[in-house]
Amino acid sequence: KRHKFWETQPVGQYKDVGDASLTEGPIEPPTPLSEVKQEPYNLPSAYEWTTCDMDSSETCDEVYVLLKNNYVEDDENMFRFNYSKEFLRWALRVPGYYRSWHIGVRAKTSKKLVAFISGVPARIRVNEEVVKMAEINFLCVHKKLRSKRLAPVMIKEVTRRVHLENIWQAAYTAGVVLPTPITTCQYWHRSLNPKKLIDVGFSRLGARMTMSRTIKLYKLPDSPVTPGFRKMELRDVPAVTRLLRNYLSQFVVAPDFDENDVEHWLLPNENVVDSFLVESPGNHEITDFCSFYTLPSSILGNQNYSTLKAAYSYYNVSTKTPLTQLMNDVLIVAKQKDFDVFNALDVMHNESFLKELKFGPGDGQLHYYLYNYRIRNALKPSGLGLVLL
Ligand SMILES: COc1cccc(CC(=N)NC(=O)c2cccnc2OC2CCNCC2)c1
Repeated sequence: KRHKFWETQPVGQYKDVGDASLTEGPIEPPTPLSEVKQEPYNLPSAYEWTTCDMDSSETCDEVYVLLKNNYVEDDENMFRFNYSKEFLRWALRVPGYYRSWHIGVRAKTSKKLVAFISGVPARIRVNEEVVKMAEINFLCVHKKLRSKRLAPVMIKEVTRRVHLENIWQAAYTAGVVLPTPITTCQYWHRSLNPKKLIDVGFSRLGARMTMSRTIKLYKLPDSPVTPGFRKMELRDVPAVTRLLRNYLSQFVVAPDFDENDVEHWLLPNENVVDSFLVESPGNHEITDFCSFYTLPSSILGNQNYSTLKAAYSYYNVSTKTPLTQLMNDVLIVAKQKDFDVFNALDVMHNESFLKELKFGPGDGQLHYYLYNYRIRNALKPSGLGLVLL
C-alpha cells in the first residue's frame, strides 16, 4: 500500500532494509532552531489548533471523551480503548513534559474537540546511545472527520513542536504497518474471568470444553505464593531503579529510567499502574519486580457488560524468583483486583512464561517505530525493552 505521507518523512524506507552501508543513528541531522517553522501548520479552514492543558479538569475530560468515543478499536470493532482521566494525566504529565506537545484540534464554530495527538519527552537508549526522544501517542481523529487527511498535518505539527525543543527523534507504536517497523510484536491474553470474556465475545469456548471446565482451567490461588512479595513503596525507588536499569541494559532498545522516572512511571497509582517487588525476608534485598497498567476497554454492543477490565504487562524483572512464578503472582493479584484479562506483548523475556501461564495469542500485532533514527540490525521482540501505553 502506498504511504503518500510516510514516504516524505525521515523514517526507514522499505528500499533501505538490508542496506549494510547505512549506519545506525539519525537519518537526518538536526535543523538549526532558527530554521524550524515558527508558526503552526495550516489546518482546513473550519478547524483550529488548541493546546490541551491536562491540569484543567474540563480539558482533561474533553480529551477523555474524544478518546472514549473515537480511539483505537480491535480488528472486529467489538472493543474500544477507554483510557481513564487519571491514566491520561499520568501518561501526559511526565517528568519534564511540555504542555505544547498536548495538541488538540477544535471546530472553529462549535469549539468542539475533534482531534488530538500527544508527545512526552523520554530518554531512550538504542544500543549504547541514549537519545532524547518524544514518545508519540493518542493520535485520534473523530470518526466523522476521517480521511480528511488531518492525521498527516497533526503528525507534522507535533514534529514541529518537538523540533522547537531541540529534540529530533521519536518513538511510537501502531497496529498498522507503516515504513518501517523496528520490530513487530504479537500480543497475548491470559483469561482471568473466562465466563465474562466468552459472554462478550473476547474469547471463545475451546473445542470439547464446557464453561465449568474452562473456569476451572483458568482458576488461580487466592494470594501470591512468593515469600516477600509486596506492593512497591516510595522508599523502594532507589533499589527498583538499580534493579530495572541493570535488567533493561540487556535489550537493544529500552528506556533510560532514573529515580525520578521510576517514581513517576512505576510507583503504584490507583487504577493506573500497579507494581510489586520481592524483598528477601532474610536480608531485605529487593530481588524481583513486576508491574502492570490499567487500560479498560468499552464493550461495543453487549447487553450485559459495558466495560472490559484489562491489565497490561509493564516492566518485570526477575533475578531470583523464576519469571514464571513472579508473573503467576501478578496474575493472582490482577484476579484479586477483579481484572477480566491480563495482556502482554512478546517483548523482553515475556515469551518464556506466556504458554506455561495459559496466555492465548491475540489476533493482532503491535508494530514499534522510531522516527529519524536508523537501527543497524533488525530487532526481534525479545530485544525490545520498551513498553508504550
Ligand atoms: C480489548 O480491547 C481492545 C481495544 C482496542 C484494541 C485492541 C487490540 C489492540 N490493538 N491491542 C493492543 O494494541 C495491545 C495488546 C497487548 C498489549 N498492548 C497493546 O497495546 C497497548 C500499547 C500500544 N497502545 C495501546 C495499548 C483491544
